Amino acid sequence: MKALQYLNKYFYKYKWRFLIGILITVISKIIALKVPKLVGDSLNIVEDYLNGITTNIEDVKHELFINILLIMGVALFSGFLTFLMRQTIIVTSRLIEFDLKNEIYQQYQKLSLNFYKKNRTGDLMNRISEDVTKVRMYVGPTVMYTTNMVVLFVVCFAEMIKIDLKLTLYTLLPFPLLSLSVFFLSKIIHKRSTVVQQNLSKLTTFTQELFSGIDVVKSYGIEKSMTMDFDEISDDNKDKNIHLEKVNALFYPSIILLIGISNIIVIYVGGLQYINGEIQAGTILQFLLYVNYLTWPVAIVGWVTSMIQQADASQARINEFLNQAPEITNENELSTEIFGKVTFKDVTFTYDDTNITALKNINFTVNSGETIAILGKTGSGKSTIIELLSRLYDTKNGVILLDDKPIKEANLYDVRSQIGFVPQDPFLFSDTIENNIKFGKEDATEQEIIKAAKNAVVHDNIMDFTSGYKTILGERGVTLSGGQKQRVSIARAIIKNPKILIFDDCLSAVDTETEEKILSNLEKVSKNKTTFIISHRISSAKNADKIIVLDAGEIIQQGTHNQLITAGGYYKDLYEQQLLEKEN
Ligand SMILES: Nc1ncnc2c1ncn2[C@@H]1O[C@H](COP(=O)(O)OP(=O)(O)OP(=O)(O)O)[C@@H](O)[C@H]1O
Repeated sequence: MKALQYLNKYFYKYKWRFLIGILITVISKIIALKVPKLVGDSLNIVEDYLNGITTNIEDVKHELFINILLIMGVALFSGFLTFLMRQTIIVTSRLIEFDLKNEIYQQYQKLSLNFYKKNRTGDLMNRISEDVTKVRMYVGPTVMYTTNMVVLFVVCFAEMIKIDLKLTLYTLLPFPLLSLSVFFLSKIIHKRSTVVQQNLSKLTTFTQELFSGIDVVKSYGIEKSMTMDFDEISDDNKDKNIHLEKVNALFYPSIILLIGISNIIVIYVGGLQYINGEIQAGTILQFLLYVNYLTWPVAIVGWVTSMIQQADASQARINEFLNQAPEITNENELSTEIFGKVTFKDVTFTYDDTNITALKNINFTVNSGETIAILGKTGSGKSTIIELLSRLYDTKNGVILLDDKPIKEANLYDVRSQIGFVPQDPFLFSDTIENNIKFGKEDATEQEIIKAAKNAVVHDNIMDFTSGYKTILGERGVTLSGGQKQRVSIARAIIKNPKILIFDDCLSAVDTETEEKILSNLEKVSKNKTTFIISHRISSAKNADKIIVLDAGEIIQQGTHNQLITAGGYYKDLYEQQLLEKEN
């Protein structure tokens, strides 16, 4: 139950709605519980007539008629109140569900890239959907049914005690047994429902990854083995659910049995009292009705307990993420003007999940408006430099200066807003091409979009599509080629007009002719912008103001194209090799 305490702030936020809902529930149950009394009274009226205590049949008929009208009125009115009760409590639970989903979503946004690397998408999705649904069942139906149950118990027992204390005590005999079984079974339910939720996450993650990588699955023809893996997880999931249901199923028969025993006690003990002339037949009927009124709330004890246990398990899973402090935080609320000078000073960086030291003692400076090219073999640490500059990770060793001040002291959002990043493997949303480009600048005009696309040399390709810029991409639409994707992504970065442009090996999927065109356009676009070009190709790097060559996380060469050619070494070898490839 500890985890659910997190929701107290929401109960407090919506306290008035809850209080009104609970008040309506109380009134509706108090009114509904007038029915047994009216039924009992009606039987007593008939009994009194049969025993000759009352003689006027017209009076008896009149009283019975009034009682019938009252029973109908009470039923209708309490029905209306039940409707109002659902309108308040269930609607409030939907509001809390909305708030909680937003809170989780915002937390997801704040958490760093490392968090996403450590957690699987399916699991993240499950916590924001399945787990929140379980929690909603707690704040809505569970609150409603618990109030119902408590009111029914209090009112029924108060009425029963008022009628006959001895009979009430006899009726209560099976209840301690009932409480004990609820206590033990609910403990088991809690354990088993936690396992069920974890298993469901596994299943969602597997399915989500399978759908994302469906092209690989199909091209390798491994549908069968994937289906077998799915069956295995799904089977396990089914077994865990059956395991849980077995305990859930034990609740109802035991409750019905205990209530049945109460009924027998009422008939037996009440019958003896009737024979002794202590009570009337109508009173026994009234008592029986109360006991049966209690069947439903007692039966729901199981459901409520299981719901609370499941919600607690789900909220604990949600809290695990909500309580995680983001690794990357903004330490400066004031806005920072960014000019674009970047300095890496003795930067060493180790990824904590793999313990790989991707960068070792890196030192370089790029002045505002300059272009720097970073070359190196795969895995040499090129992308890591960019990730540190975008503050997707923070360094512990060495310092990165932005405009001569530690980058951590600058406003994080200003830094990111002034970086136009084209990643190695660009991601485009399932939206129109236009919106994918506008992602870099929401209020961009049509002219700006076209200009950016022309600079990225993708305009002609876009115009070849029947719907042009309105072409939908992704799952339901057109699939772009790798090179087209890279160029749409370049247009997205250009349109942002940031102070720092980063191209992370983003020309790898275009031919050298298009690469030439893009580079010459970029030269115009990136005037006055600090530009990082990461590449395996000399053709992309040669015009940069500065070139650094990385090997196994270390800078092995640094200088301009001409300086590096004169110096010889890795850069010159690569240049000659690529020149040869071009000639052939
Ligand atoms: N998120 C990460 N977590 C752990 N290790 C990582 C992560 N990203 C990269 N690495 C490791 O850090 C090293 C440097 O990787 P990086 O991506 O910076 O190289 P790169 O030069 O950009 O390579 P490529 O040219 O293939 O893109 C590699 O050994 C890689 O396995």
